[in-house]
Amino acid sequence: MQLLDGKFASEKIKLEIAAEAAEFTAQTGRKPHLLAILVGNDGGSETYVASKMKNCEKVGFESSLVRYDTDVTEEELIQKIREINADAGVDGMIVQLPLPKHIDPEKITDAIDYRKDVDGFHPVNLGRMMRNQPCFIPATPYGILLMLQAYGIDTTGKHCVVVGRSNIVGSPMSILMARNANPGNCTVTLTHSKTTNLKEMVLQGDIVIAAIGRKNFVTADMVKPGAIIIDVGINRETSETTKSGYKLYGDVDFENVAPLASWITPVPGGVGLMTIVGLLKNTLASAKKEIYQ
Ligand SMILES: Nc1nc2c(c(=O)[nH]1)N[C@@H](CN(C=O)c1ccc(C(=O)N[C@@H](CCC(=O)O)C(=O)O)cc1)CN2
Repeated sequence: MQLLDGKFASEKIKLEIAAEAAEFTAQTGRKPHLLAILVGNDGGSETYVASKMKNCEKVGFESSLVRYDTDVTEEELIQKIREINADAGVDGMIVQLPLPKHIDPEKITDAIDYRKDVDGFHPVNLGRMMRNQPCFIPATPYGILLMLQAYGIDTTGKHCVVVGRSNIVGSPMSILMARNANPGNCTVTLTHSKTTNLKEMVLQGDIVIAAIGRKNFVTADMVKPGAIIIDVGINRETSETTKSGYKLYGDVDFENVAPLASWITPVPGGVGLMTIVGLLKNTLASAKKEIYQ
């Protein structure tokens, strides 16, 4: 078994991003700028947004954070998004998910100018991705492609089983792994919690991408020997034995699956770190107007 190390791959790509950002700044006199909107104080969201801001600084981007209390209305948020859409000094905008129940995440995503939608969640970006046109690819699927690329893994002709059909990971991932590219060129099966013969399906996977949001959901009896295992899970549980006060678990039972796998991502230290890289790459592409003029 070999580890797909998110720390190693992300640090390597961030050096490349930093070099490109420095060149952009030298030419334009400004830094690529990412703005994040955070509603409430969910522990996970606080951590991820803080990490996004810190990584922006590391690679020479400007970053801004706009915070709201949990009782902010949908209208107030949309009004703010419209202001940011019109701000030429902001290249990329994200609204950290999840949002409180009274706010419809699709209305919020739809309000973001697709040319600043560096999370790649806007229907225009998702539609363009379907057509294999230039677009912002959702940050986590993009990070997974970059991870496979960083390790030189050829996915052509393999059977990829995606577990989970969310709009931000499972569904776009299934499209990306099927398209005519490498990584890609796979036969893809998209499974989910209502798939009746899930174990048999996952057993067929040369590549398994677990994104169902359930701790240790993929067990050793579901995995074909030699499979490549990508674990997108970030299940947080409180813990009295860790300094942070929580422990992270993936969607894969790492201890028992790892000995069977050819390659596997750990949690933490795997896909999460690559998600941030996907976001940084989209923000840089936006600043450089590589996708939209
Ligand atoms: N607007 C968005 N919201 C959410 C997204 C997203 O892509 N856009 N994805 C997830 C959370 N997420 C990014 O926002 C994210 C998750 C995990 C990590 C990460 O670095 N994980 C570390 C561990 C960090 C820890 O100690 O908790 C790791 O896996 O090593 C970064 C980003 C939902 N919301």
